[in-house]
Amino acid sequence: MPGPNGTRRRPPGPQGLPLLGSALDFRRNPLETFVSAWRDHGDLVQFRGPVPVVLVTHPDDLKHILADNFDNYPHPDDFNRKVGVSVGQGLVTTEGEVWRAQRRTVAPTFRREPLERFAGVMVDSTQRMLGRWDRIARYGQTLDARTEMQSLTLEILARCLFRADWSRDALALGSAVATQLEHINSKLIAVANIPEKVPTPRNRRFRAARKLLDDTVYRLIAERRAEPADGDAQDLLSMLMHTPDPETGRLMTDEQLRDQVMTLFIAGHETVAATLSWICHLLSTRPAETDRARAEVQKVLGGRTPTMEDLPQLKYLKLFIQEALRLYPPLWQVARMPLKDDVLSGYHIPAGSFLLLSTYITHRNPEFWDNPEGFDPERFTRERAAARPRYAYVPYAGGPRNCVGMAFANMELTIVVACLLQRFHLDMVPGHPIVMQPDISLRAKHGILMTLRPVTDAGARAVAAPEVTMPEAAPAPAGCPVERDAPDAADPVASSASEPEADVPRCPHRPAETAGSE
Ligand code: HEM
Repeated sequence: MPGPNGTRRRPPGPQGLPLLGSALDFRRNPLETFVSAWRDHGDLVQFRGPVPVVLVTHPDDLKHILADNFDNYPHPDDFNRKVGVSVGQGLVTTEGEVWRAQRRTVAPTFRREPLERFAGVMVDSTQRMLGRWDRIARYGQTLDARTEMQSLTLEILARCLFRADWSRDALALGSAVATQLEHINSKLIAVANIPEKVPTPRNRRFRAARKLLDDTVYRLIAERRAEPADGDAQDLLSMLMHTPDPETGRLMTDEQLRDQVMTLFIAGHETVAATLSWICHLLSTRPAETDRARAEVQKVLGGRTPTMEDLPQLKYLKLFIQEALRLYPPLWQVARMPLKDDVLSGYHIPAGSFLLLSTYITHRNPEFWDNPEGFDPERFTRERAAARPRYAYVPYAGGPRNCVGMAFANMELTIVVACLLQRFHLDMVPGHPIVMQPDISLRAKHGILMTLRPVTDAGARAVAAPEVTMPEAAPAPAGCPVERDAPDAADPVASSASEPEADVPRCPHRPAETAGSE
């Protein structure tokens, strides 16, 4: 398809090395490579190399790809194949009608009402972690927020998926899930693709981990099948098992259930863990905003643990979390590949182009965000959110294929952070380097080392909690096959954070602050 006025202009981009293009830069640090190319060339950048990549960052282009022209933009086959080795044919790795049918079946389970039953599990697991933290605080020891949050989110997800049965095999399964994630990550960035059947040490570890997970998940599926469908103690697995496709009435087979469970583990564990560990970093480095969030938690909860009913009252905490997700979107890039030629930002994009949509850069575009590197939760108040285009903020992507676990994630983030604020002040270990590592998710390369101080009632009440106005709910995007999957519409924490569309001029490519590290 020609561009405007019949042109077939290709996007600008760095020349790179002969044959290799920017491949070595990508291997060194893909995030820094993106940011520097965006500063030099603008919102749409073409990288040369063995796999030519187009970087997409402008909200208009994101809206076009994720929502308006959604059917033309599946995940690249290569992505689905590499991730599918672990998770099979689940929600993340399928396309077209197969994906649509799965989404219809899985999405209802992840709406607010069915999820309410898991609030207690989230509180309970968090309190158990904080009980351990009491001892760490008492002895003045150091903890790594990244590993703590990985264990916590894995436990919460496993308990929600399988009830208490997880504890039988927790240690071995936790490490098997970590091995799967590591394998997916290394496959996605590898230059050469060594098939899993080749017995390299990494492949052997991967296959052993996959077998352990398969055996366990299939055993749990068999146990659930033997229970009555309307049992009281429903977990996500039994909910998925008994939810028919609303169009065909079909239920999932064991293999489909296994793939869905593995997909949820991979998509729903590391993302929340990474966000929580960045939030711990912010709680220790942004005292004014942290004090305000803590004061609100004290005012709303008065020392009780949070319930579902409390969450909409934690308005400032919601803004705090939204701002954390802006600065540190765990899925900092999202891959797509057009089926047909298209035009983005006036440039010709041939079918089969490998597109990477960088939420990290979109969230720092100075055209939409004042002082983009600054931490300012009040950017998400109703008035300020209304002045931005909806697709300037996409931590959960957008359109029909947005994050199906968004409501679960927001609920978990709010509960964990509220409990944490009630009990501890976090202090960064002086001199510990905080460096972003752009793997499959955006992690802290050296972890986030902190010490703890217990909160005393007097200290917590010293700061008043001012009122916050929240954004209005936005309607679901056009063409969305799922009733309530507009970004944040399924958010149990408050009405919604979706911003209405605004007519904002194109970005003049003003430079942002450094991206690769802090
Ligand atoms: C802070 C936490 C989270 C963030 C920022 C996040 C972000 C995202 C993003 C950006 C996508 C779109 C990816 C793409 O199109 O390639 C996505 C998809 C998905 N997420 Fe999340 N996610 C989070 C937590 C969760 C949780 C807790 C679950 C489940 C328990 C989950 C399950 C999924 C699934 C299954 C998909 C695929 C949806 C589809 O293709 O229809 N996510 N997520």
